[in-house]
Amino acid sequence: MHRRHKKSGGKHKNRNRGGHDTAAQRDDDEENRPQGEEEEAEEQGKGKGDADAPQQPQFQGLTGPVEVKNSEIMGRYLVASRDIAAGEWILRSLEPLVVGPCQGGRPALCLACHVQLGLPLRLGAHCPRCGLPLCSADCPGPYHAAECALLVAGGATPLAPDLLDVRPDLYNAIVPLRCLALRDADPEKWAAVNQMEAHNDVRRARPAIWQANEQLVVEPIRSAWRLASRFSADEVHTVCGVLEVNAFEVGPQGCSVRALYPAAYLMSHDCTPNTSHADDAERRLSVRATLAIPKGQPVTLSYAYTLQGTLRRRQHLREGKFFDCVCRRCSDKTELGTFCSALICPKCGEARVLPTDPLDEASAWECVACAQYSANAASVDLLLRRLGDQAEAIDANDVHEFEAFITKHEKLLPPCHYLMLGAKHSLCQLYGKAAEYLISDLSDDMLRRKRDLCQQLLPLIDLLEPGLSRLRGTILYELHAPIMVLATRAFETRSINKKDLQQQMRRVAQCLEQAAQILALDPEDSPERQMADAAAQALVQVNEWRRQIGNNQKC
Ligand SMILES: C[S@@+](CC[C@H](N)C(=O)[O-])C[C@H]1O[C@@H](n2cnc3c(N)ncnc32)[C@H](O)[C@@H]1O
Repeated sequence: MHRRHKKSGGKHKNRNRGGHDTAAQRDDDEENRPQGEEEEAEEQGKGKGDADAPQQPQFQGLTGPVEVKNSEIMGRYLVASRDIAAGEWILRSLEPLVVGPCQGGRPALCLACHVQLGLPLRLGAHCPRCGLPLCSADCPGPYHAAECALLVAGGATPLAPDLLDVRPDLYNAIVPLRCLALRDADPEKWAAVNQMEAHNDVRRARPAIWQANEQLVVEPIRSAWRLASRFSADEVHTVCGVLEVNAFEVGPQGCSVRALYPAAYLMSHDCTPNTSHADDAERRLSVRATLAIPKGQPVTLSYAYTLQGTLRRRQHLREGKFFDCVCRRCSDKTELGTFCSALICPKCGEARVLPTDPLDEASAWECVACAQYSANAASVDLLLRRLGDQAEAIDANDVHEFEAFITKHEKLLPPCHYLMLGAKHSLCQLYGKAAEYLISDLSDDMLRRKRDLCQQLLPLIDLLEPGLSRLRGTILYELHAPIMVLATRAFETRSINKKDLQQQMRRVAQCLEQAAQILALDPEDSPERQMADAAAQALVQVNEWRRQIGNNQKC
């Protein structure tokens, strides 16, 4: 699974947050420059006649080939300050401002080192000072000290040792508390957090969000943990907003950790992003270009899953990031020619049932092939929710269930549908890795299935996450193995000749070379980097075989 970015940034005034379009995104640079510079100067404390005032760096961590622009619609965003090459680092090893468990995160984590804890928590260890769960009472992990000091100072400690077991919802309050602790403990970091957008006005008008935060964060911090005299309800709500809009999901898969970073939060969203980001073992974040970015163009990332359809992505962005995306992909009913939201028409059988206006969630869906079929928006939404829930419920390691999902819905969803792509993406990794599906155990049919899944995904990924994207790198890596094993098996049984074998091995080498190139850009301790190392080693071996079978031409 590629990671979802959660986040947003900075305190801007009078900003129209109704949406943006890519033209506006570019044009407003010129129109708004004077205003942007004024705002920026104000935020730095510059331009107020105090020449001796210490000049804060405007944005911490902003050292790469980027600069900040302002737009009426998007607020601040990053653009390339010079031409940036694909693969080039844009932001490097940014230290997190704050790190901690995800909202509603599962499983439970040690609050000092973030290792996963078994459940129930009452079997585990607890901090001897405040009572919150740790993996061992003296865990030396760096993350817990700040909230521990606050809780002890508040006087509500030690908490009942099974508190988070009884009320796991209190995990929601940990990162907000860590943010609030910065106010006194680290004013520089606190200033950086305070630069970030919280969208309080929009969030206050949405009772589901505001009340949930009131109950899960404001009340525990101010009442249960007796910190009402230290932090106002507004302050707590603001850090909740900052986290909702700006936090990145980080850590190894399944670890449920989120973090705020300086500078990186300024990247605007695009459903076809031109960067990729990754964090290392210390949760430092780096951002690199996946495509060449010409000087002056926005440097973007996707706040949503790219393997989701427009309807779902836009809902996620509206509900969680508080804007209406009108990017190139969202505005195009075919989603850049991928047709990844299209449904199969029950009248003509073509996969051409599309929203009449993809930017209007209430617009009807119609078959653009036969014009004989239409469905109302609500029924399509319901159908996609139902099928999406079924896909979500599949055990992540269950090959059979993913295959069954694809077979069950193939009359409704075309092979390119995003729900099919999600299932295929899981399958192309599981064949060759899951128990009972190790690569050497796979039948030729299964190997062909893995190969075909990868080959179906790649052209679509080239449109949705083009360039040196991690998704592309991992699929290329997955693709090399079935081609290689099928070719060697076929050569051994003399079903193919030497020339065919050479051709297949050339393809294998190409996949490995590209996969290694892309994945080597990830941090040293990441699974992707391990995959890159494996690809590089395999490439040496494959090139040696190619030399032995008489083709030493480099791919
Ligand atoms: C992580 S922040 C990005 C930095 C933010 N613009 C700022 O000035 O602090 C995310 C917020 O930026 C705005 N934004 C980002 N990308 C956008 C886009 N493509 N269209 C409209 N607004 C966008 C939205 O207000 C969103 O909630």
